[in-house]
Amino acid sequence: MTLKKVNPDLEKERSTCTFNIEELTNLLDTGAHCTAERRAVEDKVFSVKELKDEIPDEFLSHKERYENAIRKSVFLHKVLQETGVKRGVYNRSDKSDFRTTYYSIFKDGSPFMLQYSMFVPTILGQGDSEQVELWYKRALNMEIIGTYAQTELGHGTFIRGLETEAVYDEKTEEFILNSPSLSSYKWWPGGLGHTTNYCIVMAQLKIKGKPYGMQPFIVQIRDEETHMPLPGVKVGEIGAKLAFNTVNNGFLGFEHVRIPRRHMLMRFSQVSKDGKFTSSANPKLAYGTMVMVRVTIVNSAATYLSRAVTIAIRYSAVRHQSKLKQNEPEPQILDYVTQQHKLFIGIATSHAYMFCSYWLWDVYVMYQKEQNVGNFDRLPELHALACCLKVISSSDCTGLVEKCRMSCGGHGFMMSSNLPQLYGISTATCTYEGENTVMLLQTARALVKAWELGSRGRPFSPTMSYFAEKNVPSKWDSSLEGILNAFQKVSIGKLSSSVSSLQEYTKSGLSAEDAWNKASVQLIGAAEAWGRAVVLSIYKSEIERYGQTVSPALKSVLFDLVELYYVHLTLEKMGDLLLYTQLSEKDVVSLRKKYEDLLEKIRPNAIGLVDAFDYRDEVLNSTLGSYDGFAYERLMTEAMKSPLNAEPVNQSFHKYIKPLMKGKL
Ligand SMILES: CCCCCCCCCCCCCCCCCCCCC/C=C/C(=O)SCCNC(=O)CCNC(=O)[C@H](O)C(C)(C)COP(=O)(O)OP(=O)(O)OC[C@H]1O[C@@H](n2cnc3c(N)ncnc32)[C@H](O)[C@@H]1OP(=O)(O)O
Ligand SMILES: Cc1cc2nc3c(=O)[nH]c(=O)nc-3n(C[C@H](O)[C@H](O)[C@H](O)COP(=O)(O)OP(=O)(O)OC[C@H]3O[C@@H](n4cnc5c(N)ncnc54)[C@H](O)[C@@H]3O)c2cc1C
Repeated sequence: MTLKKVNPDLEKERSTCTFNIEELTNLLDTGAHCTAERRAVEDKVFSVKELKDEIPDEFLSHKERYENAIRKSVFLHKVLQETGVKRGVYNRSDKSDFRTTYYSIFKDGSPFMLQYSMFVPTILGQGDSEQVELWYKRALNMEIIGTYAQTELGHGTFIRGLETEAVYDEKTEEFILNSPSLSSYKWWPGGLGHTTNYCIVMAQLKIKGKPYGMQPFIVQIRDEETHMPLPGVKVGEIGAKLAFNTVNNGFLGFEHVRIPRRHMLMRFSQVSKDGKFTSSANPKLAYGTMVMVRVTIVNSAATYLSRAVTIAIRYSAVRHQSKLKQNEPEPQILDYVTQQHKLFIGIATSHAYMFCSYWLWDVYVMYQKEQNVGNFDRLPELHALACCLKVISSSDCTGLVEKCRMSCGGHGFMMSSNLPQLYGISTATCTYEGENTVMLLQTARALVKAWELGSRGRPFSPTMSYFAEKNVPSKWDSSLEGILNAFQKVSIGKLSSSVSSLQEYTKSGLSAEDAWNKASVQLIGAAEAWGRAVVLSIYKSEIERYGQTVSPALKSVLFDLVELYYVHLTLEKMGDLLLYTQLSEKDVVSLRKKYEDLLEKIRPNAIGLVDAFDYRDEVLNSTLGSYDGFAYERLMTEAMKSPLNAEPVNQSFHKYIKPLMKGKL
């Protein structure tokens, strides 16, 4: 069978695009030079034959998958080192990075992930200059491979409840690490099982019997030559999971393991030789790596979604099913408006969180600069933003990734579509780095505090400044500005009513803690509403800013998506808006019409918009989403890779089925 170069359906779709795809790619990459650099890295990475899988991962055993992931991680590290890639995690001079390229080599994650994403960043963020000099170089050269070991069997969320101890022994100038119970065993760290030989251990510091809270320690757990666990170290893998099965998440226990005093990372808090503890300027600085990772999750969530929506929209353009009009051929499923409703919001949401992630990264960098000169004023706002945006980006994007999978019907259920794996790694972001409900409650804590201080005349931080506005009813306004104001009213309304409930509960005799718990469903609603107002505001202002520099054709499409995002959210959150604003049934009717018009307007650009994400086939790793659109041919080719198809009759027929058929079992 000779194939055309591109499925005619996709050819037709590409001919209707109204904007310059390359221009949008450059914008999403944060600059043409970033696109060029990313493509150069991809050219190099995807030309390495050792990084290709001969047998799909799904057909390997757990052990083989791990060994394959290690083999590829090593080759990939070498290639990235040769191409000079250090950014992405350590030296981000701009916002684009190579995570997506990196991830695409592993459908289910790399056992080195935590080395790059948390081990090295913790050394850089929590070590003093001498410690950074020593450990960073060793880690960069992969002389040591590490992870971030914080969560324990008994506690993940409640860090103050962690049990692993680091007791200072002044005589030997060492810390003694100990796991006093089963529940104190570290549980979850990526790569910990059989990959890493060092790790950052978050442990309760004790000096002369007195506790000094959680501190980070760098601990060797395996011999650098033999890789055998060191004496007193109990380490292994935690087993199969919903996703990340090649990440080698592990458990770890200590039986009185001694480490030198200087293995406590001492940028913020110090322990002197004679056991004197010097506290950091702010005890929450020890949680700094988590803040950084939460900030980066917003971008990860957006990229998981952009990959899923690229697959689903390309497939929807080549898939024909049912009839729209009886006398016409079966239409592309993308012509069904319900399909557009499922998918176009995925493009807009991905843009919204991508542009927000760039903005949030700038806020984070600015805060780091202030922190370096001892100014911690913005820490509560940064903490609230990192928590809340991590939550809504991860939950929205995961929900939409799953929607993409379902929108592909049965074929979306195939592992070879890569949609199930994308769902798996995406849904993990709702749990790791702070479980989402808990993170919303942290956000609410900051909001309630700001609200109470504000009512006593203290100024609000920039993302809360609208709290100061009087909540006077005004006529509904369906412009972008009007919708943004409406969502800010929802945010104010939910927060003020949560605060009133807290006050009523305490007045009725409940303790502050019980009142908080009783009102917590309202509180997470208020936190989410604030996050929504932030995202709406930042997405719009960033597109207004970029709109000044891009071509009119691109500007118009970018605003179609912003409008779609705004109107979609308005219709989704209609209940809240009816409660807190002047939205009427008539407004809803006209918004529905506007939404339907926007779907129609975006339709000719759907393929152009997903092409602009610029995911090579190797990155998408999907039978359904390839650039050429030959989904059925790829599904069949991949099916033929199943080991069961290597022989016409499986031996189990002779062993079991035939005896059953013959009544001889
Ligand atoms: C050379 C070649 C190089 C090659 C390079 C290759 C490049 C490319 C490769 C890249 C590939 C990598 C891909 C990476 C992808 C990313 C994958 C990431 C993987 C991550 C895996 C997951 C890891 C983890 O999950 S680690 C564990 C995370 N754990 C948590 O998040 C725990 C959650 N719990 C908490 O955070 C806390 O306990 C909390 C906040 C719930 C409560 O804490 P508390 O101590 O009890 O505090 P509380 O009393 O409630 O509040 C006190 C006070 O403090 C404030 N607070 C709390 N936290 C913070 C904070 N972090 N910062 C600031 N302030 C904080 C809180 O608000 C209170 O304030 P007040 O109200 O004022 O008192
Ligand atoms: C794929 C993956 C990778 C991970 N990698 C790492 C790693 O590399 N290093 C590491 O240290 N950890 C890692 N973790 C652990 C992760 O950080 C924790 O699982 C996460 O922080 C949630 O904590 P938990 O498991 O204790 O959940 P729990 O806190 O037990 O949550 C269970 C339920 O209790 C609720 N709950 C808990 N506390 C409260 C509260 N105060 N108020 C209201 N509800 C509450 C939660 O909302 C949730 O519904 C990883 C986890 C996953 C899934």
